[in-house]
Amino acid sequence: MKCCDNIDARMVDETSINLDPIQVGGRLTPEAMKAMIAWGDGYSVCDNCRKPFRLDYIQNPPLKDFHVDVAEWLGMAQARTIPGARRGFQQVAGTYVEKGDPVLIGALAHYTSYLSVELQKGIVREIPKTADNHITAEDTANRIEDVVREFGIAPKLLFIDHVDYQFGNMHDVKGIVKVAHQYDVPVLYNGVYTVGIMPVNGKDLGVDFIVGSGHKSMAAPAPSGILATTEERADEVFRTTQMEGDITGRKFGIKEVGILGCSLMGAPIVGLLASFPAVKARVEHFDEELANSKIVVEALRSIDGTKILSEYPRKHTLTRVDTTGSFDQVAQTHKKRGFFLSSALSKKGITGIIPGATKVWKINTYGMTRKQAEYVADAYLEIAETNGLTIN
Ligand SMILES: Cc1ncc(COP(=O)(O)O)c(C=O)c1O
Repeated sequence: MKCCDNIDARMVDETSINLDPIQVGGRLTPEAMKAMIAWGDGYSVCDNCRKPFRLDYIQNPPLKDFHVDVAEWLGMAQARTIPGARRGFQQVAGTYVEKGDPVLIGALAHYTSYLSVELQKGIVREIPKTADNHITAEDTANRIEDVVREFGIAPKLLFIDHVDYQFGNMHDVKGIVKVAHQYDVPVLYNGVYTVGIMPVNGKDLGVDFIVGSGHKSMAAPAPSGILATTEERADEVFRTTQMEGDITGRKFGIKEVGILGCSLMGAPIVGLLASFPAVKARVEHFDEELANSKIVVEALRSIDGTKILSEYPRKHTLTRVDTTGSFDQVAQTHKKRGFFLSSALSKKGITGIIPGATKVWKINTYGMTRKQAEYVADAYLEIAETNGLTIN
C-alpha cells in the first residue's frame, strides 16, 4: 500500500459499537462533520479576524461568544481553546513552574501531566493512591507537608484528575482543593474524562484551572480542548506579550504568550463549536449513560472469575475489568489464544478492545443506546457460555 491509498476507509465505522475508552466521547456530531467540511481549509476561521487580532475575538464563526459560553458553562471566568489537554497542562505549568520547583501530581495521572512539568525542569512529587485506587485529601495534605519539608516551599501547582484514566474512579476534588488552598497551591483540574461527559462546575469545585479535551470528550476532532480559569488567575495564565524587536521595535498586540498567540484555527475549532450545543445537552443525561454502563458491567460481573477493578458501584462509564480468572482461562487452550475474545466481539460488530487482551482491560460504554448496551452485555455472556465459562 502506498502512503495515501485508502485514506478514506477506516477500520472503526459508524455501524460498529466502539468500546475504546479514549474514543467514545470524541465521536463527532453530524453538525461537527458538516462544519468541518465547510471550514476545513487551513486557517479558515481567520477569514474574519479583525482588530483585536486574536482567535477569541472572531465573530464569524462565533468564536467570541463560544469562549464566553464555555467559561460560563464550566463555572469559570475565562476560557481559551487549546490543541489538546496536554497543551493546557503545558500552558499552566509554563506559567507557574520554574527549574527545581516542586509540583504535586495524583499518582493515577496521565503521563502528559508529568511531561508538562519536565518541560519546565520542575520536580514531580506524587500523591499516592490508596489501596482502593483513590487520591484523597488526607494524602494530599501529607504530601504537601512532605514537599514543604523537602523543598522549603509549598508545591507550585497541583494536578488532580476528577476521573482517572486507569480505573475511571472519581476523586475528591473538592476536598483536595480545600487542602491545597490552605497552602496557596493552585489546582489544575484534569477534566479530560468529565468535561463534555458530565456536568462540571469549577466554581463549586473551587479549582483554579479546568482542562478538557475536545477529541476525548467533547465530540470534536483532534487536536482540540479547553483551558478555563478564574478571574484571579486569568491575567497570569493568559498573559499577553511584552516582547518587542530590538531593531525593528515590532510589537505583537494582544497575543497571548502561553499559547503562542492563537491556538485552533480551522477544522478543530469549528468542530468543537458545532458540537457544543449537543455536548451541553448530553452532560445533563449522564445518569442514563451510567445506567447503560451498569447493564454491561453487571453482565461482566456475572461471568464466573471476572472482577471489576474500578470502584463499585460505578460512577463513570470507563471501567477496568480483570478477566484473568475467566476469558484468560479460555485463552490458555483456545486455538486463537488471547485473540479469541476480540475476534468474537469483532464478529458481532463490537470494536475498540485491544486485540489479544484477556487479562486486564478497559471499556467505555459512553454514548451507547440502551439497546446497544444490552447487545454488548449479551455478546459477552454468549462468548463466555460458548467457551464453557459459568454465568452466575
Ligand atoms: C487523563 C488524561 N489526561 C490527559 C490526556 C491527554 O489528552 P489530550 O490528548 O487531549 O492532550 C489523556 C489522554 O489520553 C488522558 O487520558
